[in-house]
Amino acid sequence: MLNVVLHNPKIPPNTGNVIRLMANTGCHLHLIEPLGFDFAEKQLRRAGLDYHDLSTVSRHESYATFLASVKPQRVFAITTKGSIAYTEAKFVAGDTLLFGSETDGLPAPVMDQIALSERLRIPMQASNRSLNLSNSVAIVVYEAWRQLGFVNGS
Ligand SMILES: C[S@@+](CC[C@H](N)C(=O)[O-])C[C@H]1O[C@@H](n2cnc3c(N)ncnc32)[C@H](O)[C@@H]1O
Repeated sequence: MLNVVLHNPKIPPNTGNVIRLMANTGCHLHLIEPLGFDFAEKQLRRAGLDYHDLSTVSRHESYATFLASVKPQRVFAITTKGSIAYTEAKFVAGDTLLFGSETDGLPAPVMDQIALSERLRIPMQASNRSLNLSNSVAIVVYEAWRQLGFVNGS
């Protein structure tokens, strides 16, 4: 199984898209608070989700509490500031993919904990600043899951 972490996501439809992606790819989603929304049933319904979809979602007070409770074996930061293309990484089951917020990306104290060799970038045209968060998650999750052979329960 792959772990996906969204750090302080702010826009409900992005997180809704990612929750649906997790259900389809068998990944576990970790949301690092504060979130820019709450998990009210009405908001979930608007995003086309129901409580069943939330079986793959955990919430954590902070990145530190996520690390303490999950004890991830390896964390890749997916960041516009990475120098290595995500296609160069050799993903294994149990890897964690960490994404920043729509407005701020990943904060320096979190980035400082990730080795340069584990900061991955999705190539873009030179004049562009960033991709949409949920598109970024889909791109990297599908590459990682492809490398794992699209196994059920990866
Ligand atoms: C809208 S972007 C945030 C933009 C923010 N100003 C930054 O530069 O990080 C939201 C998240 O999507 C991911 N992302 C977007 N474009 C990316 C890219 N080209 N390479 C890697 N990650 C990307 C990152 O995790 C980023 O924190």
